Amino acid sequence: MAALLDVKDLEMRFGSRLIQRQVSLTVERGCIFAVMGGSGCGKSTLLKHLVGLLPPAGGTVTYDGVDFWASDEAQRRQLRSRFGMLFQSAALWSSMTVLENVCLPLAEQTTLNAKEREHKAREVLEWVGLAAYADFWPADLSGGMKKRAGLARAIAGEPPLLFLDEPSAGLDPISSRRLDDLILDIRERTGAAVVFVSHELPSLFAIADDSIFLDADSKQPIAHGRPRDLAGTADHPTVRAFLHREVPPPSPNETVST
Ligand SMILES: Nc1ncnc2c1ncn2[C@@H]1O[C@H](COP(=O)(O)OP(=O)(O)OP(=O)(O)O)[C@@H](O)[C@H]1O
Repeated sequence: MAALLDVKDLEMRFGSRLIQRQVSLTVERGCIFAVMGGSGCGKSTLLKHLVGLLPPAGGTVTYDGVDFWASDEAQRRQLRSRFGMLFQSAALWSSMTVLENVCLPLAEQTTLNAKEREHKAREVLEWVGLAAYADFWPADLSGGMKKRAGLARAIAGEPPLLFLDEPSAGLDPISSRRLDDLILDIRERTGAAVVFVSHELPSLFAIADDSIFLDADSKQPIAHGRPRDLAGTADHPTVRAFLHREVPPPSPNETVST
């Protein structure tokens, strides 16, 4: 059976500027996959190539054997309807209540009627601990609650694949831990695979089954594997520095003063 998501030899560029090349990864059903790397190495850009927001300069992104970027617009729309997404800002509609925000993708992605949509949205808000906040406006939620509401919206249609860009950025350690537990719980309940970008070591070690590390200097991946394992086995100094929070080694382009 084809992998849920298979990325081969992706090349990422903005104009003539190379961001990453030779990016290959596979995500199987139920896998929690992390995208790691220093600031500006191309993690968010990779996510945009994967969800169909930005065409890559080369390589393939295949879902269940279907080549996304070689598909026509109708096929792409159909593939996109299987993704749940949470970008950094949570991007809730400010003029809609929390409940209305969660109902919105259900109207777009499912054939449920209005009553069924509301029932499902309330159930999902219960999962993320926001049942009592259904009628709140996004502006009246804390940062962590907004993330959880964004996650509720992303998972409401029970998509087989979730993309989360730095879901715990800006959260205190307890809220961050809660979000990790929630992601594990969602995988357990729905069987979804999760691709997430994160700098947070506790999250990476607690929930990621597999990962790729994008290097800003060589502009290519320099490690693959479970972050917890890589912390012990990676021999590239940049990966070790990231996973052990050491001062990174100077890049080849930097002059070191003595
Ligand atoms: N629309 C764009 N046009 C041109 N360059 C861009 C564009 N978006 C991002 N870049 C550049 O591409 C590189 C990768 O950006 P990206 O946001 O993917 O990095 P990142 O790894 O997610 O960074 P961070 O961890 O800081 O969020 C950066 O140098 C950025 O300046």
